[in-house]
Amino acid sequence: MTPDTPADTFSFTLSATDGAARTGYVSTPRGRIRTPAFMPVGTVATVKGLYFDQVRAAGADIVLGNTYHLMLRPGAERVAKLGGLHTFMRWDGPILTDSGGFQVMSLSSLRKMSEQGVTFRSHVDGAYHEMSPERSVEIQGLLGADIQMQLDECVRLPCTDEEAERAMRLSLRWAERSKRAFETQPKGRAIFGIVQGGAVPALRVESARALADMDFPGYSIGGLAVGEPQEVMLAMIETVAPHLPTNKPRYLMGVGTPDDLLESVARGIDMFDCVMPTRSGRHALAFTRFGRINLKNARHAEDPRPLDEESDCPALRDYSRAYLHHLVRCEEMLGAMLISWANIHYYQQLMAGARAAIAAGRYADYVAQTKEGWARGDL
Ligand SMILES: CCNc1nc2cc3[nH]c(NC)nc3cc2c(=O)[nH]1
Repeated sequence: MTPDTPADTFSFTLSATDGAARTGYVSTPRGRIRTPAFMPVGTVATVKGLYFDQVRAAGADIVLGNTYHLMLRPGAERVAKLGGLHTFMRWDGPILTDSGGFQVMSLSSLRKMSEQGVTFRSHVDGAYHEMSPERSVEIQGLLGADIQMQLDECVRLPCTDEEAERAMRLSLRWAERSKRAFETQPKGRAIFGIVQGGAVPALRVESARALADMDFPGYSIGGLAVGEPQEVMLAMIETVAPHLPTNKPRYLMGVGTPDDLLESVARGIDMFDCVMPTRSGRHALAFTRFGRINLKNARHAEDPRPLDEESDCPALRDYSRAYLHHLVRCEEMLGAMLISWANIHYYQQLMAGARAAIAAGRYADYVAQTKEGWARGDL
């Protein structure tokens, strides 16, 4: 807890801007989140392959939990009975939970979507579940999330304009219901509205303005990183950002590669989450200052150099590429653990560098130098 944050408030402070890029911090009862921020994904109450002290040491201020997974296993009521998600997984910083809608649509079977909500069968045991805006907020409250998400409907791209409009308007009605249901929660917690509208600028603007009128404490941009080219994603951010309040955080869901992060920060995004660093770690792909390194590749078999000898992360600095290659070839757990750790650290230091560069008014140079490092390669 930082001394000057009152115990029960949620707020956002902008410290500096550089063009459309912003740096600042979100204050929560469980501490500050420095922005731009990357949130490691802790799907089923674990950032896969890492201890939470490694997550914290890497520089993460907040982690994400997935409502869909946790409601199925171990169950929201059970987590509440065990003291809530912070106690359960021993992470005392802020936690953001999603509302489950996106994963219901991508993971469960036999789904039925209606105005009321979505009914679906668990991919774990086939049991039927009902997810409404009210139930989603109730679950996130039981988990004890500091930042919660409205229930929304995310359409895959490409989709018809009619489909994008239908889902966007449903999501607006669910935004109202989610926000109303959230009012019973303890002070200091926040709920974010989610901007939808597919790749249709007019729908995106209508969604952003309608949510801004509802006065949410923060805003997510949804419906992106769902198969569209990067330029479409960036164009939608440019379309939406001017219609969101500058004094509230903006969270781009499910993004992304290091390049996606830098380009999105340049367009006014403050928060990100993505499975990329940990999922890639399990597939032997390391993100470094020199670009991507695939440690499955035999050319690393006798390379005694670490991934990055100048890093302060042991996974990047202390282990040879030859050793990492060996672990990957033998399909040893430690290979996935070390590369995931390296990637989480790399994403955090990428954001730390962005925060410093924006504060110094040299963000464009930071992006150019970072990309040169990726291109120069040391692979
Ligand atoms: C909070 C749940 N709602 C919700 N989650 C999302 C998660 C995403 N993850 C990705 N790419 C990996 N795009 C997303 C869009 C949404 C979205 O539009 N909505």
